Amino acid sequence: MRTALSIAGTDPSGGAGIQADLKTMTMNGVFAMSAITALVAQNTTGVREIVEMTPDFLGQQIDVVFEDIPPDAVKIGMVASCGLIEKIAERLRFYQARNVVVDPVMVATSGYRLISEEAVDTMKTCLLPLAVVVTPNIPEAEILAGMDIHRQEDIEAAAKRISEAYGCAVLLKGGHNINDANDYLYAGGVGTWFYGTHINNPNTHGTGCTLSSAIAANLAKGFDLPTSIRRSKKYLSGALGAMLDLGKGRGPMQHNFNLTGEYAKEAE
Ligand SMILES: Nc1ncnc2c1ncn2[C@@H]1O[C@H](COP(=O)(O)OP(=O)(O)OP(=O)(O)O)[C@@H](O)[C@H]1O
Ligand SMILES: Cc1ncc(COP(=O)(O)O)c(N)n1
Repeated sequence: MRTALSIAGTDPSGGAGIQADLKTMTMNGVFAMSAITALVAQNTTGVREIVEMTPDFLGQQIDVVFEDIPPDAVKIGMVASCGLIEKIAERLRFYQARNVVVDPVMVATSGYRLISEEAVDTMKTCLLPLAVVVTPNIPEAEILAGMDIHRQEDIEAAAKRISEAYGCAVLLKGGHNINDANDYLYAGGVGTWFYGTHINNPNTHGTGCTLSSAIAANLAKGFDLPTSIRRSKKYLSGALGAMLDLGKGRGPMQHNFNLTGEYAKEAE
């Protein structure tokens, strides 16, 4: 069985972070493992408090996984501070980790900041060059590219700029756009739009975590990047389209939705 590791923060209410990653990887047919960067007291209404792991203990979590069950792909989510980012980069370089997907988590949907300002620079210089693909949403891409994004041309320019600066493919997610679910991939000098149908469901807590974990799982299974993205967008539409309605805020998605057609065959 193929394997994937999520390095991210937690969500006790199960919608985002490590919890979403493990559900997504499992449902996408790989063996899911985790290394926790921070314990986050959060639910569908927002983030209450964060307790960060020490870099040394995070390094030990990564070591025990790689020494025993080397992952076929690694997804990196919330990493709040420079020391943790540097530790991840150092360990992943040491193990020559493959299929690294970086979701540059900066601010929760609720508005709570999940990364320090200094750490954004460390993320740019240490983590992005290790990624096969980085998956910013529009506000994150504005910070990584150092430009405002208003129109489709801005999305294309920002993805190209980030890709060229850090030598990784960039999937710029349009979920924050008003009425579509179109994402733009810039990889190896070529730009491609991935079109999606906007699902009218306000319960989008953890969409970014889910998409990046599904991409990592599909890369682990040997699909190429564009195929992994297409399959992951389909998975996300299924999870969002199941219309689960839990919690008092922006609720989580349903991962054990009915898998149909090609996906069901693959997930067996
Ligand atoms: N309402 C929706 N209907 C269909 N697809 C959506 C919807 N909202 C987001 N998506 C898709 O979900 C994926 C994640 O995009 P989004 O921009 O929401 O990420 P994000 O902001 O990082 O997520 P998060 O809320 O976890 O921070 C993208 O593929 C996007 O197109
Ligand atoms: C541990 C962790 N990682 C990522 C997110 C972003 O997800 P969202 O923007 O949907 O709140 C989060 N809230 N918590």
